[in-house]
Amino acid sequence: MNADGRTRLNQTPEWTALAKHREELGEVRLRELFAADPGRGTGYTAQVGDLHIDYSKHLVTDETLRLLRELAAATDVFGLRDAMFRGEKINTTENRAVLHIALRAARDAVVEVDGENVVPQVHAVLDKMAGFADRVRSGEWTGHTGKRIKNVVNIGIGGSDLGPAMAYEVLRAYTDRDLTVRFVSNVDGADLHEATRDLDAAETLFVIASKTFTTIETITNATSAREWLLGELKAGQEAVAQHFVALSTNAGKVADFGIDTANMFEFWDWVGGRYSYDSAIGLSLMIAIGPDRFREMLDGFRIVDEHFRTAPAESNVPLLLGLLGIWYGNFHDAQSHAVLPYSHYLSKFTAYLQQLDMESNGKYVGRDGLAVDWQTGPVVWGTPGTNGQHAYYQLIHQGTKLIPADFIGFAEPVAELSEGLKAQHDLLMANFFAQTQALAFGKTPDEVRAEGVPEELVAHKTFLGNHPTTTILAKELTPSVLGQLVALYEHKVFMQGAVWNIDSFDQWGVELGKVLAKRVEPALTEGADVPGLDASTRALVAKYRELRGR
Ligand SMILES: O=P(O)(O)OC[C@H]1O[C@H](O)[C@H](O)[C@@H](O)[C@@H]1O
Repeated sequence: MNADGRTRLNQTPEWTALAKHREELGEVRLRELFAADPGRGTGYTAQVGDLHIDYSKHLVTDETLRLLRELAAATDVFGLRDAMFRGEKINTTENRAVLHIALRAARDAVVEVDGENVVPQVHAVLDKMAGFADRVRSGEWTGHTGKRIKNVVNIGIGGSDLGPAMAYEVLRAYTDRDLTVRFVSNVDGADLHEATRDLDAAETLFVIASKTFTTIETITNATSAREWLLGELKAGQEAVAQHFVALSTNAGKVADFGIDTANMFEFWDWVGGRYSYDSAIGLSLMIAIGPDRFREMLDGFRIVDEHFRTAPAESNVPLLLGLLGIWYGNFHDAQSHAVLPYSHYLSKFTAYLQQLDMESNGKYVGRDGLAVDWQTGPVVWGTPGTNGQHAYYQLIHQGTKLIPADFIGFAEPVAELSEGLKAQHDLLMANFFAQTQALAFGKTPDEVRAEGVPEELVAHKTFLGNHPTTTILAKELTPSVLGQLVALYEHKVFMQGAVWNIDSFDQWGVELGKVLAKRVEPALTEGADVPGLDASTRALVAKYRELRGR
C-alpha cells in the first residue's frame, strides 16, 4: 500500500496484467506483427497538429496498447492532468502550481492560481518583451555610448539556458542574421571569454536569465560580464542600465545586482525552470526571431496543450508516447531512450530534453514519500542522427541493449538553402527512413547468405532487428512546429511521472552538489581545512593545489 492509501503501482491488477502480457508475447518479432497485419503501417499512426506520428515499429499489439491505457486510467493520469490545468498545487514538495500551459494560453483564456486569473499577467509580460525586442531589433534601443545593439549575450544555466539556446539553433533560419546571439552558461570562465572576446561592448546587450537570481554560476558570470563591460567602456555603474536586462521571478535580487527593475521581465513560481523558455526566459530568442515568430511558436505549444487536455486516451499522442516509454522501461528493462533528429537545426534538442525528462523524472521517491519499487525516468541521449550513424548506431543495431528511439524528421529543407543544398535533403531523409527500417526488420542470416557473404562472416553481418522506434514527421521546421514538439515531450514526461507517482516538478537531487561546492571552494582558494571532507576528496584537493603551485 502507498502512504496515500493507493495500491503500490506494481501490485495493481493493471500492472500485473501488463507483466503477464509481456511474458505471453515473449520475443514478439516486428516482422511477424507486420506480416499478420498489412494495415499496420498506416493503422499505427496518429496526428497532432502538424506532427505525423508513426508508432507501428513498436513491440506492441492492440492488446498491449489497451492494457497500457488501463494502467494510465488506474493511475488517474487524466485526473492529475486536469488538476494541473486547473492550477492546483500538484508540485507538492514545493507547494506550487504547475502552469507552463498558462504561458501559451490565448489572451482571453482563464487559468487561475489561488483564485486569480494569471493569463493577463502572462500577456502583459509578453507585450513588454515584444516592445523591448522590437526596440532592440529596430535600433531604437542603444547602448550607453549611443551605438546600436548588435550582440545579445544570454547568461543563464539549466532551464535558463538550454531552452532558449536550443530554440535559437532550431529557428536560426528565422533569426535576424545581423544580430549575434550567444549563450553563456558554464562557470568556467572560458565560456564568457569565448562569447565576448570578439565583441564590441558598446554594441552588446547582456540578458541575465535566472528564475531565482541566486544561481552561483549565473551571478558569477553576470558579475564578470558587468566588469568586462564597464572596463571596455571605461564607464561607471550608470552604463549598466542600457546593457543589462534581467529575466527572473526575484525582483529584490535583480535590484541588488544593479539592474533597473524596469528592465526586468518577470515570470512566476508556477513556471518550472525546465518548462520556462516560452516565458520571459525566451527574451533572447524573441529578440533573435521577433515577436511574431515567438507568438507563432506559442500557438504551436497551445495546439498540443489542447490536444493533451481534450483527446481521448485512444488518440492522445503524449499519453501514447509516455506509455510506450513505460512499456520498455518497466516491462523490457530498457535503461535509456534515444532522441535522434534528422535536422542540423535540432542539434541541441536532445540536450534540452535531457533536462526536461531527467530532471523531471529522475526520482526514486514517490509523491507519497516512499521509495518506488519500479524504474522511473530513462537516460535520455542522442545527437543528430546522420552523425550518430557513423558513431554509435553500431551499438543500437548490434549491441546487447534495447534502446527505443525517436526519429524526428521533416519533409522540406529550410527555405533559405540554395537549390543545390536543398537537393541533399532527399539523401538525408533516405537515411532517416532506411535506419528505422533496418532497426525494425534487420537482416536474417539467409538474406546475408543470399548476398554471397562467406559463411564465417554471416553472423557478423546479420542484423537481429526488432529495435523499436517512433517516427515523428512534419512538413517543415517552423516556430509552430517547434512549439508542438516541445509541448509533446513536456506532456509525455508529465504522464510518465503521473503513472510512476513521482513529483515531476521538483529537483531536490541537484541541491547536494551545490551545497558541497560552496563548502569545498575555500579549501581550493585558501587551503582552508574544510571539516567533513572525505579522504579521497581531501587528497584530490591537495593535488589540485599542488598543481596550481599553491
Ligand atoms: O533559473 P535559475 O534559478 O538560475 O536556475 C537554473 C537551474 O538551476 C537549478 O540548479 C535547477 O536544477 C534547474 O532546474 C534550473 O533551471
